[in-house]
Amino acid sequence: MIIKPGELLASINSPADLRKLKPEQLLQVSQELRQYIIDVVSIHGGHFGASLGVVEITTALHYVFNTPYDQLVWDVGHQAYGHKILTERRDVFHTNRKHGGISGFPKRKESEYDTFGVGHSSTSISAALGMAVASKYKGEDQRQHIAVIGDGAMTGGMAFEALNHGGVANANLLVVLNDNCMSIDPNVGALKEYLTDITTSRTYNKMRDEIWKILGKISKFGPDARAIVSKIESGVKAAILKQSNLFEGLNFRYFGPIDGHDINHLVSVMEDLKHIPGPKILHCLTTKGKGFALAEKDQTKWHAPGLFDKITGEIYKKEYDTPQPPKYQDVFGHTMVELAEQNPKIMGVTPAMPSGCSLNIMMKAMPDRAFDVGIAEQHAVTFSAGLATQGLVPFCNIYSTFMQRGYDQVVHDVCLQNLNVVFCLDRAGFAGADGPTHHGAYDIAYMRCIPNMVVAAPMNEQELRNMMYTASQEDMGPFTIRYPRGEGVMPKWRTPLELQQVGKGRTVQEGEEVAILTFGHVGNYAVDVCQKLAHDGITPGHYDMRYAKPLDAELLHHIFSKYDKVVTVEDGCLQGGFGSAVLEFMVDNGYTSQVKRLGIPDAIFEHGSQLELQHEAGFAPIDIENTVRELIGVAVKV
Ligand SMILES: Cc1ncc(C[n+]2csc(CCOP(=O)(O)OP(=O)(O)O)c2C)c(N)n1
Ligand SMILES: CC(=O)[C@@H](O)[C@H](O)COP(=O)(O)O
Ligand SMILES: [Mg+2]
Repeated sequence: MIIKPGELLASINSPADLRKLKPEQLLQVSQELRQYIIDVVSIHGGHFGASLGVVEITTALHYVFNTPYDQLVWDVGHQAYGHKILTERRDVFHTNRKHGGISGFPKRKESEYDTFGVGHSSTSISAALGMAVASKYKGEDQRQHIAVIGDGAMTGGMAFEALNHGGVANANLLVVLNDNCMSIDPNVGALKEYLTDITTSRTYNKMRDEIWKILGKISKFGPDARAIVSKIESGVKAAILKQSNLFEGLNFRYFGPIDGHDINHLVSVMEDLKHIPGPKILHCLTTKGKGFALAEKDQTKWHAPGLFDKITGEIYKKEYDTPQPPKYQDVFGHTMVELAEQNPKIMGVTPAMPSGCSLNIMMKAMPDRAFDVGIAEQHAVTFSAGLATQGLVPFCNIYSTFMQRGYDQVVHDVCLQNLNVVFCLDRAGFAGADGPTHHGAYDIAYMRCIPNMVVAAPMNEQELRNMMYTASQEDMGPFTIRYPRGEGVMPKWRTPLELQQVGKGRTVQEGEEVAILTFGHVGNYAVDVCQKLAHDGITPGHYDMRYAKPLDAELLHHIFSKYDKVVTVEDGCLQGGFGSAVLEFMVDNGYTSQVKRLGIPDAIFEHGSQLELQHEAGFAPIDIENTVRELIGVAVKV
């Protein structure tokens, strides 16, 4: 279906077109931009509330600043849909996040307006500062550099590292703080409270009122009195703010808070800011989901709602006649509560993904034992380490891709001290539509190489529960459990909790000629493949290895003694991953089987459905089947 933009929006292909309009036309542009986002996202999916919330900020920025010469950096980038539409991508916006389509995040190779590739949070100020310092070095004094960062992203440590540097770098940097009091879930922490506090700005407002009272009294001394007192006020403001405003204290000039939906005011303030050199911050108050009532009301649900009816607001859900398997994240969430009810030492930690990883179930049931610590992966890991030093057993749930942020903390704070922290890495493997910034490709490799770390992956819900139970036992040390985005395979998943032997795999079926060794959920692909191959009289063995570290040496000796053809399958990078571990075992033990490793090769995979990407990488079911056929010299299927 072709979605038509409004009349004015249809005439804007690039910001240059936008800048030809009169200021009084910008309200209409914003309205049409908002409507276009609603129209397209309702049919094609994607992030929703965040982009609606910055429609006016986006329009004003491209109107006032000379993009792409002036450099605009978005934080995370899930709110940049309006930016994409205004910057030459309106007519391909319906391909957003689809295989072969445009990316859901700003991406340098997609557009010159996308100055910096994003997806992970809290990078914008650092990147924009780097650009600003480069401009200064090159003598481009008039060039503007703008970072747009949300209040959630501002909770990330990197943002503060950048402010710390930006305050003394003497570079031309504007930070637009888009404060909607929301992360994906409600924003948390003292910074959030601080932002609310300066929004009400009691100290400054009180002082200003006092001054104007004095002004009233001394105005009889002549017409210049007002100007003089106004000057005094600026001085007092600077002094007060320096002491009471965090950003002023870091040498950023602070402006605001202003209404981030008042397009005309935004334009006039930004025009002024263009002429103020040095580091400055514009604090804008916005509403996530602005202009779509349901999204304003339930902002977490409408962060990325899936497809929906834009008139009724009904979010489409697939209907099934039979009970369906749960999402792995929900098995995690419910099992946490179950384990914590039995074991008072268990705690839950998430850096800003309570609804994404389902720790919100435990946060609701046991609020004093489960924590959302903000977008702060490094802190989440070391905070968990601290809990573990006191004999508690923290389960620190971090999406595989975001765990990359906390890697040094895993090595230095957890593994070197052999602390009992359980890392549950959700969204391991291909993330799907979010694309390369979000694929959980590297965790098997980066966790496997750290001494003391156990690396496990469940093939189904029961295994996830048992691994969590096993990992929670006394003195287990660092323990990683990785599982993918989406559903498992067991509609009846509330199985009794059983201890596993760490490092022990499971024989799914013995076979002949070829052995398929799987790690995690992709084992289910192998089950289907084996069933299909059986129709053609081909009977590979299948082993659900469960642990990439420690490996099941006994089982591997059996496999390499029996089969001279081995296929390994993992939803993770081939360099240093599970297949590499199996190869190491083979070589170290003098076996010489032919090994074919399937997984994510050494390349960047873009966005698409998980299955599309797995096929592109060569480990979808059909690829596993054909690998077995090739190995035994039987015709492959196309
Ligand atoms: C390092 C990292 N951790 C977690 C996320 C997941 N994430 C994406 S958007 C988001 C909330 C961002 O909040 P904010 O910056 O305030 O933007 P808003 O959605 O409110 O506009 C989170 C937690 C991420 N992208 N990067
Ligand atoms: C923008 C961002 O980082 C998150 O919104 C992410 O897209 C969430 O992914 P899930 O939908 O898998 O929770
Ligand atoms: Mg926010």
